[in-house]
Amino acid sequence: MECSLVSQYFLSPADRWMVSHKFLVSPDGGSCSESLSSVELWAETATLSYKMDYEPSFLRTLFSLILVSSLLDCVLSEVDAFPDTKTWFENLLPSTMCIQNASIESVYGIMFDAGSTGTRIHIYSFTQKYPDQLPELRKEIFESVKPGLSAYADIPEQGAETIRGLLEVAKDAVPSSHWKKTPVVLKATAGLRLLPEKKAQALLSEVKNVLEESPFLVPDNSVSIMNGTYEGILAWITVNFLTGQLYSQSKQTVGILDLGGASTQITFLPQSEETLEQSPLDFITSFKMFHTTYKLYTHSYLGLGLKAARLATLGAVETGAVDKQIFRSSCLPKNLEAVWEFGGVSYRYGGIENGESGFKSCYAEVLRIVAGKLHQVDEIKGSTFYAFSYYYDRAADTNLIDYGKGGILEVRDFERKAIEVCDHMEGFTSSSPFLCMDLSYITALLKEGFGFKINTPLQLTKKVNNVETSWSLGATFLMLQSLRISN
Ligand SMILES: O=c1[nH]cnc2c1ncn2[C@@H]1O[C@H](COP(=O)(O)OP(=O)(O)O)[C@@H](O)[C@H]1O
Ligand SMILES: [Ca+2]
Repeated sequence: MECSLVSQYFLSPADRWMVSHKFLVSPDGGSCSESLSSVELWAETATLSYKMDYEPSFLRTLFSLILVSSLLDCVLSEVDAFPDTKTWFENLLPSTMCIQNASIESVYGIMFDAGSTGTRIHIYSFTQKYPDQLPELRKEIFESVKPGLSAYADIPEQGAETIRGLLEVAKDAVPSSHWKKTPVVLKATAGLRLLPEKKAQALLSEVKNVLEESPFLVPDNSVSIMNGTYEGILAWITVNFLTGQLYSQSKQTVGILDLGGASTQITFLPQSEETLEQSPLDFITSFKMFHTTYKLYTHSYLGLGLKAARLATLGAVETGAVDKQIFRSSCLPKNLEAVWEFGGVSYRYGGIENGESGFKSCYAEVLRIVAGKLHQVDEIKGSTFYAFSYYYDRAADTNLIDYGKGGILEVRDFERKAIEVCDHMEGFTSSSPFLCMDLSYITALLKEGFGFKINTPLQLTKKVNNVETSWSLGATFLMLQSLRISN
């Protein structure tokens, strides 16, 4: 009776390993007297290779092969020691053999934040132990480009090219074996909200084409302009997830303040019945996430972002950019004349030569932008808010906080710094000429707009555990939940 040599190959779950299994079989099912049998395990990077002899019992061997390759995969996916590589045997065997597959395989999500001042890509990787629970975030890869999509209003194809460039980052970050099941979504905020409908739609349609050419999963409605209410809620989810509040039952959540280029958001979980009763209906939103219902106070004020506020202060919102016109403000250095670009439009602007300048007159100018425009809530006066985006950037620019670490400030710290900068404007010429206007606007927005007290603490935060505090993480959670993407 002749025994013949049989080789079998197994691909490990994340395609990092190939296991070759060689054994002898007899045609009548009897046992072979010779003992030719071996198991080889290869890391795709060929850094590891070994053989072991075993009793030629097919089932036992198969089981141990799967177990070993699964464990190695899972261990290596934790340390990320091996880059993704493609092999000739890819897809030869199903990649679901890992017995640990149900518990710790990675899930990826790609979210584009098309903001008014720039476009950012966030690539998140998660592990999710049980389908209906919060996934565990492993890491984020972040990249951004400037200007934002709205600057390409008249050349949408070029705008979409910026997305193509950022998608290359995603291709490097997500293993190719996961491309087809990794969703990619783009949400635009206030920059596109402010564009004429036709121009915004042309941009979105070009972007959609680019996403569809990518190897990633493109869900329905993958490219859209996000409603301002969502922007606040999703940023609130991000911050409370990153600070651990969503895991705890205590409902000790934190409120958030986001100051973008074109719009600004405030979001918090009301503790008082009065807030729920006295707020306009569209300021209160209920939503359910991972078995808990939250009733949040949130509102996005379009046109009250930092850069939109500059335009309003300069009086350039209605007029638009008129070629020869110079927009002037007492918030700018007296002798300044320069050009500023926002949303693809160039504005000439400058100080008031031989006229007023300094904090007092500047504050009066910016106050007009917020006066009577915002809903105020008593409850927020005594609570701490997380503040990011331009609150953070301007605080860091003026050394109120450390750029890397952030810190806690009070509302009056912004006011003090505004006075210091505005009353010595000539001394600050090297940094942004808008520094006095921006700090004065932030002070007016917090004090007179939202109605915070001067000693209300603000936690200035850019990253928590190395993850950006932005709405995009919250949006990715909901995307994965709605697509039911888990392993
Ligand atoms: O992911 C992020 N991490 C940190 N800061 C961000 C991120 N995304 C946006 N920002 C900040 O948001 C501000 C710009 O606002 P944006 O361009 O998003 O305008 P918009 O929200 O009005 O559309 C800047 O201060 C920028 O640093
Ligand atoms: Ca934003």
